[in-house]
Amino acid sequence: MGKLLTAIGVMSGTSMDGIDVALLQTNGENVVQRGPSAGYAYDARFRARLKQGLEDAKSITARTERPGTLAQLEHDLTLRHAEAVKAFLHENNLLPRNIDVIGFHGQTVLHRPDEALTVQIGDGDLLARETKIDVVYDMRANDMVHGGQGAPLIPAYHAALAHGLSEKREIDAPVVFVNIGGISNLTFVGADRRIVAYDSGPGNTLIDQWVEAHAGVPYDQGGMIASEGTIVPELADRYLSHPFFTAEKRRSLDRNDFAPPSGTDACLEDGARTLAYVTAAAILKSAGHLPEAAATYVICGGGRLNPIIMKDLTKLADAAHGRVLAAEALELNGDSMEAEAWAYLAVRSLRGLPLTYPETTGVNRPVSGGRFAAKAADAEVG
Ligand SMILES: Nc1ncnc2c1ncn2[C@@H]1O[C@H](COP(=O)(O)OP(=O)(O)OP(=O)(O)O)[C@@H](O)[C@H]1O
Ligand SMILES: CC(=O)N[C@H]1[C@@H]2OC[C@@H](O2)[C@@H](O)[C@@H]1O[C@H](C)C(=O)O
Repeated sequence: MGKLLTAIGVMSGTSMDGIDVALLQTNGENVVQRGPSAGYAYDARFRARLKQGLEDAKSITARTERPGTLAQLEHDLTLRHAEAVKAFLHENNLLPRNIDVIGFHGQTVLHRPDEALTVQIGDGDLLARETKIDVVYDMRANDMVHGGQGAPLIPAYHAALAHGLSEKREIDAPVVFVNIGGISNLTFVGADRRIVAYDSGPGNTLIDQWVEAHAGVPYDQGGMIASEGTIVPELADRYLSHPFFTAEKRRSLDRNDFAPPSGTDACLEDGARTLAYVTAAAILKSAGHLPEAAATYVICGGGRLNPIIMKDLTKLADAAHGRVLAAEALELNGDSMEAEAWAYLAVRSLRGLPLTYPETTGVNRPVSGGRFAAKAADAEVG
């Protein structure tokens, strides 16, 4: 058994709502001891800067380019991550020397798997200097070099969690972990521990964009707006008939792959209700490409906090005899799972273990990845 390391994962996802931080002790294999976690929300001004960053990134043709506001944004985003790590250490009475490594996702500003181009801004060296902790970052790039989609990367961690749950006999296999973030993705873990994973559709992004444009709020808290509306079938069909769902090959998604409805498509409430249904139906539609139907769906990510999405998911899964559980029902943490995964992947990277597999990203063989940034030599004082 590999040595247990203490790792912190930091994640800024496609919803661009803030930085999730989580602590994990792991050998990068089957031992996973979850520690504390926290979320540090971005203010509205910084979210606006991130959105501008996505616009500026559209002209990128090589992953090192930082046009427009991106160079400054990368610097400031990294400093915000450093502040989040420092606050997290302080809140949990930890010192930098207690942490072996940080797994740093950065912010995806462009993802074009068809062109083998994925860009996560985030300066690993700066984060290592600021926090006085070694950093592993840029974990998607090597997968793409070897023919993979560069996403999703969380499946290796889902598999480790599923192993822990099956040891405790807590769930019926096959289990499918579903992450409903800005985009949704799923990981199938079979009874024989086979894993198959891919992005499954738009998650919360369309809902967020819709309610922001028409109600001036960043998201539909508790599905309150959707609960006042009814599904507009033509609008739902328009999304669900997208070639993404029927394509022979599974493809990873960029935040901009699905556009929000226009103001004339529905009223505020019906739009929110329809998009919540689309989120749930997209997951089940994509799950149709899995090797077997799921016995258990474990739902993670912010979308599980929208009861309308959960109600639709439960109904659709029930029709195929699948049980839907929020991560918390299994004593997992649906908010911090991605940050935990980046901690886990950082340890795997240090140990040279694969991060991705042919059946998770389409990579041509299992590959490791990530770049290493060492803390300064004089940082041991911590
Ligand atoms: N209480 C809530 N009620 C309804 N929706 C919520 C609630 N809390 C969060 N969400 C939704 O979840 C989103 C954030 O989810 P999450 O943090 O999992 O996304 P992410 O990690 O940024 O995305 P990704 O997994 O695609 O990288 C918010 O933008 C919002 O739409
Ligand atoms: C390119 C990129 O950042 N993709 C994200 C996004 O958000 C969800 C989905 O699309 C997933 O593919 C991925 O994140 C998760 C954490 C992953 O890589 O597993």
